Amino acid sequence: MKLLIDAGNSRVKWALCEQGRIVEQGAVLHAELPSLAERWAKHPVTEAWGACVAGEEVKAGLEAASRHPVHWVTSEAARGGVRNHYRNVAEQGVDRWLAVLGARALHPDEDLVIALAGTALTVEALSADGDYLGGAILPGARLMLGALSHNTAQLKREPGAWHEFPDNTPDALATGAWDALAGAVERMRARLAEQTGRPSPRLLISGGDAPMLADCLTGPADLVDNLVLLGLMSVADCR
Ligand SMILES: Nc1ncnc2c1ncn2[C@@H]1O[C@H](COP(=O)(O)OP(=O)(O)O)[C@@H](O)[C@H]1O
Ligand SMILES: CC(C)(COP(=O)(O)O)[C@@H](O)C(=O)NCCC(=O)O
Ligand SMILES: [K+]
Repeated sequence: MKLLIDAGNSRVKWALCEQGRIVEQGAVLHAELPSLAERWAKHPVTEAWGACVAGEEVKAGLEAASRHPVHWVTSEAARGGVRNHYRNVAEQGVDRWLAVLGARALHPDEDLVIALAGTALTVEALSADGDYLGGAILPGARLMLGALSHNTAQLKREPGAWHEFPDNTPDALATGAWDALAGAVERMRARLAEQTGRPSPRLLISGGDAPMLADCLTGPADLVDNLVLLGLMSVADCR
C-alpha cells in the first residue's frame, strides 16, 4: 500500500492507495499534522510519496509522521507525453506539475485549463498534444481579502457573498475577490483557445476553494477532488 502526500501552504492532503485505487484519504491543516502519524500507522504502508510546496518544516513534520522515508517528487521537464515549457522546472511548484499530469490522465486528448484554488490560485494551460505551455499564479480569495482588511481603514469586515451588483461592503468584498479569480481562469481559457485555434478548452478545478470558484464562472467547469494526488499516483506508479 502506498501513502501519497500533497502538502500545500494551508493544508496537507493525503491518500492511501493500492492497485490504483484510493482506499482512504483526508486533509488536515498544518496544525493538525501530528494527528496523521497514528492515522497512517493503522495501515500496511510499504512506500510513501510526497509533493511539498510548504517548506522544509512541513516536510520534516511529514517525514516524522510517516514511518517510511518519503520520496519527495519535484516538477519535471516531461512525463508520459506531457512536455513542461517552464523555463526552470526546479522553481515550479510541484503541485502545479502534478495537477497537470492528473488532468492529462483524466482527459488525455483535450485542450485543458487546470485551476488549483488553494492558498494561491494557479491556472495552467495544457494543449491536446501535451504541451504544458505555462500558467498564472495569484493570491487565493482568503489572501486577497486579508490583504484588504490589513491595509485599509474601513474594510475590516467578514466577506459576504458574490452578487452581480453588490450593494453592501461584505458582498462587494466577496464579489471583487471571486471575480478576480474567475477572471484569471476565463482569460486563460480564452488565451488557450486562441493559441490552439480550438474553441472552449475543458476547465478542471481542484482545491479547497474549487466549489466557490466554480459557482462564479460563466462557462462549464469540472470539479475534481484532488488533481495533485491523481498526478502523484501516476508518478508513484500506483498500479
Ligand atoms: N486557517 C484556516 N482555517 C480553515 N480553512 C483554511 C485555513 N487556511 C486556508 N483554509 C482553507 O483551505 C482551503 C485551501 O486549502 P487547499 O486547497 O488545500 O490549499 P493549499 O493546497 O494551498 O494548502 C481554502 O478553502 C481556504 O479557505
Ligand atoms: C504557487 C504555489 C504557492 C501554490 O501553492 P498552494 O496554493 O497550493 O499552497 C506553489 O505552486 C509554489 O510555491 N510555486 C512556486 C513558484 C512557481 O510555481 O513558479
Ligand atoms: K495545492
